[in-house]
Amino acid sequence: MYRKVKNANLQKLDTPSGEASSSGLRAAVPSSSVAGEPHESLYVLSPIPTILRHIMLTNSGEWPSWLPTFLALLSLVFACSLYTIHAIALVYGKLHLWKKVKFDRKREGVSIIKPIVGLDANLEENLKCFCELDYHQYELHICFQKRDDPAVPLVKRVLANYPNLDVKIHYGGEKVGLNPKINNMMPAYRSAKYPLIVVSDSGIWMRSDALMDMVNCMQPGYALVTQVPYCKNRKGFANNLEQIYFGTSHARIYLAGNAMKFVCSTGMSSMFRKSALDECGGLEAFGGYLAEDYFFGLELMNRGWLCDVSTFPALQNSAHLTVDRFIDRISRWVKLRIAMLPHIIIVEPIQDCFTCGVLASLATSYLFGWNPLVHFTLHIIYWFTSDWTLNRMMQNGSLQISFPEYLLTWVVRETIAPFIFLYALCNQDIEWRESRFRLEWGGRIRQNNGFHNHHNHYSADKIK
Ligand SMILES: CCCCCCCC/C=C\CCCCCCCC(=O)N[C@@H](CO)[C@H](O)/C=C/CCCCCCCCCCCCC
Ligand SMILES: O=c1ccn([C@@H]2O[C@H](COP(=O)(O)OP(=O)(O)O[C@H]3OC[C@@H](O)[C@H](O)[C@H]3O)[C@@H](O)[C@H]2O)c(=O)[nH]1
Repeated sequence: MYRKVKNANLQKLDTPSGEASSSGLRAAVPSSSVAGEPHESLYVLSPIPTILRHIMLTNSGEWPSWLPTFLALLSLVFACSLYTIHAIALVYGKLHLWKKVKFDRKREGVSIIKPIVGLDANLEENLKCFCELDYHQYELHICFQKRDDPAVPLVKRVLANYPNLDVKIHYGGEKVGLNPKINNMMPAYRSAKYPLIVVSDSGIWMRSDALMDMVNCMQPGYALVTQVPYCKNRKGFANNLEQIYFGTSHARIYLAGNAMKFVCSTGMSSMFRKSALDECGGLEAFGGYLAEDYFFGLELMNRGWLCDVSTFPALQNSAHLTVDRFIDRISRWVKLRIAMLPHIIIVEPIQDCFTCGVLASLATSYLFGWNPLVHFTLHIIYWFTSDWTLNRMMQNGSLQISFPEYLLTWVVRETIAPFIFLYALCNQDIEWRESRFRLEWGGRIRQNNGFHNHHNHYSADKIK
């Protein structure tokens, strides 16, 4: 008694007319056009594999002849988009990075928030440069999660050398959510006295004119200025690997994404207009997300605020980097991105040099009969040349390692990239410093275990 719907990917559901079903996916097919059927027929959508089979397979159950052509075209369009992204990043980088800083002593004051967890051999050097910034009006807020953090004595010793600096140390944070960095920064955010806020991670080193540079980018209508993540020169293979990752693959997407107004804000060195962030509910509104930096950008853009990239990159300078730590951090970021933007799971593994090269050369071989080895070789030459150029642009000059050493490290980085992605997929747990998390789809934190909260007893030391 039910109407058969040809090619509709619907399955029959034996439910009388008008009766509610608990199934979420259903479609009501009007039966009025079929003589002699008094019921309104209800159908449930089949699972996705059935739909795919219906769409893809011919009546005789074979793959349709157009499918390989379609996939080859798709791969080619994807590869060409990535070739274009290289070019956009290079042009945007050339126009935007490393501008000479113009000093304007009338600009507003800046409150710098520096969350610190644990001692790092480069912390002294990193902290000192924030005490010597060439800016006419700023305050520094140092935030420790624990009063007995091993870095406390060092920080106090360094700050004692700057008696005229406006600085405050906060301990214990304030629990507003599950993101420990947000919790740690909350007391500083609440007591910040200037209209511009800078969040600066403990591993960041800054040139003395870099703060003025960020302020210059904060024009009317803008609420967020980020520094493109890069690395200060440090010796050793792991450091070279990290510098090449941030100077090539990461910089490419970051610069092209910002040029095309995509949200890809990274918060390790970022400046906010406090009034705009307060409009979004303040820092605490983002305490439920682990990738708070991305959601800052998203929320501000949704409210019509503009975001810019400052002309100096963020110079990461934490000590003791190892290849394992590099892989753990990058795979943690992969997990953040997949949770926030699940569709990225399809493009991320094929947007690296070798995977994209294989796809592109198979595609042109199939479509135009080109020699895949020749295309693959040209692909590598184009990719490497633009990576090398972009990396030098990020560095603003010669790289610290020789060309052969660079080439070798670049090959290693590109080869391990898809494996880091797979490694990230293998374990959903996210470990970050002293905490472990799981994320829900959309990016909200679901607390897993081992999260020790030290944020109940806030106190502050005023040094001055
Ligand atoms: C046909 C076009 C293909 C476009 C391919 C783009 C694929 C993007 C794949 C990988 C993303 C690379 C990583 C970007 C940097 C993100 C670093 C990061 O994870 N940082 C986190 C920690 O600080 C942070 O929480 C997350 C920030 C935002 C992540 C959003 C990434 C999406 C970027 C999409 C930009 C597309 C640019 C297209 C330009 C035309
Ligand atoms: O539990 C924590 C973890 C980290 N932090 C602080 O957060 C900053 C960044 O920490 P790490 O260097 O370990 O981590 P990442 O460089 O990977 O962070 C990056 O990814 C996650 C984002 O939320 C950050 O904004 C971004 O900088 C540091 O200053 C650290 O002291 C805390 O205050 N509490």
